[in-house]
Amino acid sequence: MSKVLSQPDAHSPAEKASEPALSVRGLTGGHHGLVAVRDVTFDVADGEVLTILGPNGAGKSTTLLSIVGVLRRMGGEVLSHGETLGSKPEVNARRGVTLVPDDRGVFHQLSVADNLRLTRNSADLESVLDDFPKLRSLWKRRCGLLSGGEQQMLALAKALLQKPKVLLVDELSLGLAPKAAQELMPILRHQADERGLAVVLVEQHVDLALSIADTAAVLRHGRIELKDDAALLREQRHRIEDAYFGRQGHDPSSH
Ligand SMILES: Nc1ncnc2c1ncn2[C@@H]1O[C@H](COP(=O)(O)OP(=O)(O)OP(=O)(O)O)[C@@H](O)[C@H]1O
Repeated sequence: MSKVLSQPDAHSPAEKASEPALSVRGLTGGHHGLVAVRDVTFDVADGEVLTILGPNGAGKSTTLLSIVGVLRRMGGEVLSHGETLGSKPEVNARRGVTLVPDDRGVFHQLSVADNLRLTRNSADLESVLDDFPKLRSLWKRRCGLLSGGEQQMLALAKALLQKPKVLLVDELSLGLAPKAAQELMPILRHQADERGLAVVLVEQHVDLALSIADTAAVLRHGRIELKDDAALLREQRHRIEDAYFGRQGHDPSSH
């Protein structure tokens, strides 16, 4: 019997690992048949933090919801490490792509402990709590009684318990005092650096987002107006403002 030589697998684990953690290609999405984001394309590598900025109504949340499948995509595709993501958020979460929505997705009637116990655990609870020591002291408190910052900690802890490879966070700083947002933001950076987590952070707080991001994109009228290195954009803040207002001078070809 002739020996069958195995062909190199185009999707071998090693090659998949070299694919972007998240690849969004030509994404078009919206609400009730109305397009809100069009032809959105970007990649996020393992360990990279991308922040998506932009004016109110630009389509930032719609982009995140379309990536995970909460909103049905109207066009384009989304891949994680080379594997196409389908339209079921719970399946995508099991495959490592998890969204922290802007309403935080926590159960207000339940205690901190029960919120965490209800989460499908694949990570060690103790190690996740090490990042949020305050949650230990709030263990039995009903979630509805927590402050905004404490709820956001709980939302992040719940998401990290699922051991995601890609974490999408919709407005971490929403409703938080600046100090609370400043305390939470570095946790995302830490997860990216230590665990190789790929992060997509939608933010209104531009300076805070740029302080932890590797890359920043500005979405305007549902399109990526600008995308560049975050450190560079920290020094060239005017380019972000130009992109917010659709003024000439930015470089949309850089994405
Ligand atoms: N449930 C919905 N039904 C209909 N239209 C919606 C719905 N949610 C959002 N939209 C519209 O889709 C567009 C994009 O909204 P989206 O919430 O994605 O923007 P955003 O950039 O996240 O805004 P913000 O910064 O204010 O949260 C807006 O024109 C908005 O009015």
